[in-house]
Amino acid sequence: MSEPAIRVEDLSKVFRLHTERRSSLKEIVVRGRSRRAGSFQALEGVSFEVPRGTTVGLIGHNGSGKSTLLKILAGVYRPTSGGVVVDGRVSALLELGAGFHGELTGRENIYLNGSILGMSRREIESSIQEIIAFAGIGEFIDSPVKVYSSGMYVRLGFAIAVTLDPEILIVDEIIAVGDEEFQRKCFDHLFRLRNQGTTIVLVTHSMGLAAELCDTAVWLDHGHVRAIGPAPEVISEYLGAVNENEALSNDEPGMIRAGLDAVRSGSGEVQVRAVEALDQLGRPLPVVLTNEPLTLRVHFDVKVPVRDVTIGIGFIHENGTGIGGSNTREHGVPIQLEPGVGYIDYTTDRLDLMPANWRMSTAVRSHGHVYDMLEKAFPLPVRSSGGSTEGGAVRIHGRWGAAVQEDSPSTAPSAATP
Ligand SMILES: Nc1ncnc2c1ncn2[C@@H]1O[C@H](COP(=O)(O)OP(=O)(O)OP(=O)(O)O)[C@@H](O)[C@H]1O
Repeated sequence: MSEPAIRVEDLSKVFRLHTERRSSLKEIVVRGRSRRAGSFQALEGVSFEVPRGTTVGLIGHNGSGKSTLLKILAGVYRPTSGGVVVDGRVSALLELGAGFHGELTGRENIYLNGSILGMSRREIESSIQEIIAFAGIGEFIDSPVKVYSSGMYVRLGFAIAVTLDPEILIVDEIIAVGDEEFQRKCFDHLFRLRNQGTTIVLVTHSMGLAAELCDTAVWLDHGHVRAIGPAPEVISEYLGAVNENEALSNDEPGMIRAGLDAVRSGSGEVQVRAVEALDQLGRPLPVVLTNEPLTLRVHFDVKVPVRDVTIGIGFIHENGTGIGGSNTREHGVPIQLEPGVGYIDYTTDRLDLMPANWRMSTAVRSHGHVYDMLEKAFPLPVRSSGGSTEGGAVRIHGRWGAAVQEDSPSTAPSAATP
């Protein structure tokens, strides 16, 4: 078996936090006389290997040490203790603008980066048109990079990092800054490099991307490796812990109240008080999971008797698009209400909303008259228990048949697995 491309052994990183003197009275009042000097352990006892030609995803909560680890792999930071062996030509795309010289033009920065990677001028010249085309920033390529927008920085940085033929590519979440089309181009390129045998280490908060792209995942938790292994398994373990934490931080599990910014309209004889999320046994659901059974219990107050009432719920995706909804009239459920409090359940055996921070609207009406309307008022975070590779806002129902190969010549080489 070949030597691993990267070996990390018992790695630790401690940052020194320096005392900052406050000079103005305002600063002293706001922040205190000085910040205490101290240290912060960003990584502790981290060990793992990256076999050559594999793709590894670093996942974990904000501040868990992912970027610090990447910077150590890229040689930007030195470890406090432990060791890192990176065997191969490394190209890294770290934080915005890292590795660029602000006064130099994009074109000059390509030469600078190439020479840092140990390439000859001729080698760089043979790639430069490809880099410029990939970056797609037009005439800005001859402007100093200090005038670039963040998207332009990322475009040029990614183009340089992937085109200069790295053996090991290190990429921080940063490509998320680019626009949708550029992101797709980046991901396509990452796939191509992966299939060509480039070793890739990437940090991502997108579990879908990690599941799709990575062979293995390393889950960092407060600077320690919490789990390491095949990406789908580590991702679902990580998501399980994230969901559990979210559940624990909810002091009224399952109960969804209208946000403080909610705008209520209607004549008010009936008003929705809250929506409760329940599982199939009627127990409060602290975390709503896609693809799982869900009952939404709409609690309401009734002030006077009302007849022929229609109650409805609408679902709005976090991008603002109203995706769909349901109401009692369409389902032929007659509702007559007397003064007091009550509830009505809306149940689905399998929630088809994909993971996102959804919002719900509720409406209570009768023959066009609005008693109560709360638009986009109720937050409904939908989470996943695994990194799904299916995108979009809702699940589309359908079945796939088995793959059928027609006219396959017997002499054809067998298909390579990606
Ligand atoms: N130069 C530095 N000096 C002091 N502390 C630092 C420095 N760089 C990072 N840290 C701290 O180390 C911890 C890990 O940071 P790091 O950026 O590696 O986390 P991360 O997992 O990449 O987070 P995110 O997902 O938010 O990008 C954080 O608490 C951060 O504040």
